[in-house]
Amino acid sequence: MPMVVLQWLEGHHLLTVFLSLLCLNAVAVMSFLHFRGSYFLKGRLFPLLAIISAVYSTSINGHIGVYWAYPITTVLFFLLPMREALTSNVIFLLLMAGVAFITFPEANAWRISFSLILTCLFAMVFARLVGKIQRELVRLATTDPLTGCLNRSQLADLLNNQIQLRERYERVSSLVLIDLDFFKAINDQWGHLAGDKILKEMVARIRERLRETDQLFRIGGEEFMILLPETRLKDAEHLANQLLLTIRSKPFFSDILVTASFSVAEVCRGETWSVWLNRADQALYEAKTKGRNRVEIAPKSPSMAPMDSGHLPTPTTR
Ligand SMILES: Nc1nc2c(ncn2[C@@H]2O[C@H](COP(=O)(O)OP(=O)(O)OP(=O)(O)O)[C@@H](O)[C@H]2O)c(=O)[nH]1
Repeated sequence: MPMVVLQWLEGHHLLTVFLSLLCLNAVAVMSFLHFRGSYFLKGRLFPLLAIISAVYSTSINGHIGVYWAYPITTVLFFLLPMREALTSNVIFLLLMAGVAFITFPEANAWRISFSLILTCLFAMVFARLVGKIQRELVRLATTDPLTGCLNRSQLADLLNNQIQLRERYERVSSLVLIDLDFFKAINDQWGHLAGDKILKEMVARIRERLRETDQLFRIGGEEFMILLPETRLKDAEHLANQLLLTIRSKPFFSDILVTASFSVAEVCRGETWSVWLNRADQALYEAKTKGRNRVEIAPKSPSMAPMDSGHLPTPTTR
């Protein structure tokens, strides 16, 4: 904003307009982010105005305009997707080089162009590194390091998504809980490392049977959950029975026979994710108490309307 006043006082009215638009855009971005949580131009107006202002300022103010080119070339990589940032930077650097050769002695124009290219390259490498580290952090925070399954961090959100689909569009999904039987005894007999290997191999066997859209979570030491979107109870039960066979039919390395208990629960209208998961948990407990190595179906809670009851859904406002 001080620049707006300064340029106005110096009689650079067109530049004053560009800088004023930059300020207004900043206010719009902050307001949208504060009140709506997103900005419809997704950071695109700022680079455009900044590029125009810096190029025009260089052409009328000389080296004073050049000073702004360095932060702009850097910030483009943090505001725009990589391809757009690169394209905008190429256009920006070409414009700046053109203006520099018209405005400054040739030696200085070369210096400005090369230093801008170097700044752009460093900013690109830095932005890529930051992006890579960010992706890795997200991966570490959301997956289990031993098995590569999702951990509990996103469990509530992903179950809630399925509940929303159930409530709004009558889309039905199911979940399967899996708990290895007598895993403590396996650890005691064969050692913890063998236990770890069994967990990994079991996950590999489960994954072979899953669809791309299914999500496998490790929700406890030897307890896993599979979220099956668009899957009815009957189909989820069929899958659970197949997984039961997959685990128990072939011994794990060194001839270790392992069995697992399963429970299956289809989401009911009106229930929360924790009630849904709790029903599955109760059924898993049943499977354990009835002798393990079996699949137990979670009964629909009496207050919840089942999907196949023939009733029309009541629209909800959630
Ligand atoms: N190797 C290994 N063992 C684990 C891991 N996480 C938990 N465990 C073990 O899993 C065992 C679970 O024991 P329990 O909860 O008694 O269950 P269980 O022996 O399978 O008995 P049931 O579930 O009743 O059939 C414990 O011994 C834990 O130490 C892990 O990451 N690796």
